[in-house]
Amino acid sequence: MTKTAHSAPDLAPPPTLEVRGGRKNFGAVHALRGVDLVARAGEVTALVGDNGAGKSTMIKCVAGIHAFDAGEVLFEGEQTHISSPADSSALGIEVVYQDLALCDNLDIVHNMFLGRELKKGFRLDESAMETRAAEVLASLSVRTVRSIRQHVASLSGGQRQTVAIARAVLWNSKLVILDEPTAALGVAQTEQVLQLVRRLADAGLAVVLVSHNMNDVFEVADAINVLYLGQTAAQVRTRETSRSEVIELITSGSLPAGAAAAATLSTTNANGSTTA
Ligand SMILES: Nc1ncnc2c1ncn2[C@@H]1O[C@H](COP(=O)(O)OP(=O)(O)OP(=O)(O)O)[C@@H](O)[C@H]1O
Repeated sequence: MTKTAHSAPDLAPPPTLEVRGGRKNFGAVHALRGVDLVARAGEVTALVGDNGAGKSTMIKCVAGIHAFDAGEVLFEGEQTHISSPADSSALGIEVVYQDLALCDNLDIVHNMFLGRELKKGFRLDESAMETRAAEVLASLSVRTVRSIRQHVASLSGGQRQTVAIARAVLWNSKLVILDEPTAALGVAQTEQVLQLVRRLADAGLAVVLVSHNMNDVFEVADAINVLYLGQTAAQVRTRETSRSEVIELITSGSLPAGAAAAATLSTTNANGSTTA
């Protein structure tokens, strides 16, 4: 990972993460053809787009699983290059994937520290891990789990999602990316997870929420980034747009001339030209 100072001074703090013109090819497949993403501390940024629009590829590039072929990545205003998951973690980026990667046969504490266990000499430091896990769950106002020594196999879908999110924030992360966190959940559990997503942002983290669900997006996101065929169709403030406009952007990559969102923050059409 290399970092160089970014010159432009600004009164507002720089975004936690900024991707400019990210490109990624898989052989002849142009998965990303110029994507932008801005994720700010204290905000939830929804990343939306139709199947195949490039959302997973984008988050895998940010997570260091793939590397962008071209484009710029700035982290807290400094240009950086993420070429491995270790680079991404070192910056404070954590991704919660849909499969959650939890081990059913382990309890909540061991899942939260999976692969990064605290040790005292050659032994696991159970009490330090338990204390820290309890602190993180309490800081996120998680009251839905009965005991942190409960095996993950016995948890509901919402509780499992909660454990995976708590694990992501355990490591002083600055940016948490959530891939469809409510996809498999019922109404009540979806609500609990969305409240947790909001609390992450309210605690000062930058949160990127990948979602197909417009109810979730409009309930919890401050900003919406729409991908269309591997390009950024628009980056809009949620309060300045509507569901119908976002759905239009998702399905066609642009808005009809004169539509209100044309005046919103930095809208880029699918052909790559940008209007302020
Ligand atoms: N490893 C890969 N090899 C080849 N093509 C890939 C690879 N990963 C993704 N693609 C292609 O890149 C494009 C974007 O895919 P991606 O999975 O990023 O979209 P998505 O927006 O996450 O879709 P979905 O909502 O269905 O998950 C698609 O055309 C996909 O087939």
